[in-house]
Amino acid sequence: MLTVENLTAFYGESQILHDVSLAVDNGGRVAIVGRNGAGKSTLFKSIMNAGPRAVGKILWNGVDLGSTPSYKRVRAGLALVPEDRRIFGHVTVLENIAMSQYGVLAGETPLDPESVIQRFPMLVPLKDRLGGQLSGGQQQMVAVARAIAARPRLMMLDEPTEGLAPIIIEQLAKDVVTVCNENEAGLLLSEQNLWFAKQCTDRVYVIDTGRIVFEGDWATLDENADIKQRYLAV
Ligand SMILES: Nc1ncnc2c1ncn2[C@@H]1O[C@H](COP(=O)(O)OP(=O)(O)OP(=O)(O)O)[C@@H](O)[C@H]1O
Repeated sequence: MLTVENLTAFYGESQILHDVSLAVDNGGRVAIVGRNGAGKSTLFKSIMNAGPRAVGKILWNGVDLGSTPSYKRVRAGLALVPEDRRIFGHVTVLENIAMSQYGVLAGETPLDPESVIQRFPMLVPLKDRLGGQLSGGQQQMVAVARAIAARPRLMMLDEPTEGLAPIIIEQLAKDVVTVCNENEAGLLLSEQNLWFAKQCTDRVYVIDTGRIVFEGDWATLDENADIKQRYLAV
């Protein structure tokens, strides 16, 4: 279980997150939604100790991660797919997925890249193509496949639908839910696309200017027109 308690985060002197608290149960699927610049990426990077200066508690299965470096957080079962995906352009799709061996949960072996590819129908005909020759949507699929191949206990996806066509977004929603279920991985998803977030998760936090302004299930958010209008309308 991931528990974030009273997290504040800074870039230099600028405070970006203010007293953020949230929880994701083992195998739970939770969304963080909010506008551009609300602090979603800063939150994810803080959870991974990958950039911002964070103050507060981040507990993973009850253990305070303190100053644990990013690579050890990965090996403890946390996987972040960042907004820019970080696909290796000069190696193939299959080789990109095989890189998961470097981030595998301690004591486990990674999933076989060939079998992971079968879970992502769009990638099957592309497995020998170079990463640099993929579309944005295809790269996003590879990034998710690479993350899940490392057998994380919690997969964190930072705005995976950004720039993707509606048909790809639909396919990605199906694939994300399937692979999380099959691998008993939890999901922490940052999104601006409410439709996608709703397909993939059960609970939702709304973040605005670095503060959590709503937490609950989707039905409760849907009943709350004021919150939606104030913090999520574009
Ligand atoms: N490296 C950085 N140095 C200084 N300020 C930063 C840095 N990265 C982000 N910020 C600022 O932190 C704030 C939150 O940005 P963040 O990227 O966390 O938001 P976000 O919700 O992920 O937005 P988006 O949906 O646009 O990606 C913004 O005001 C942004 O300008």
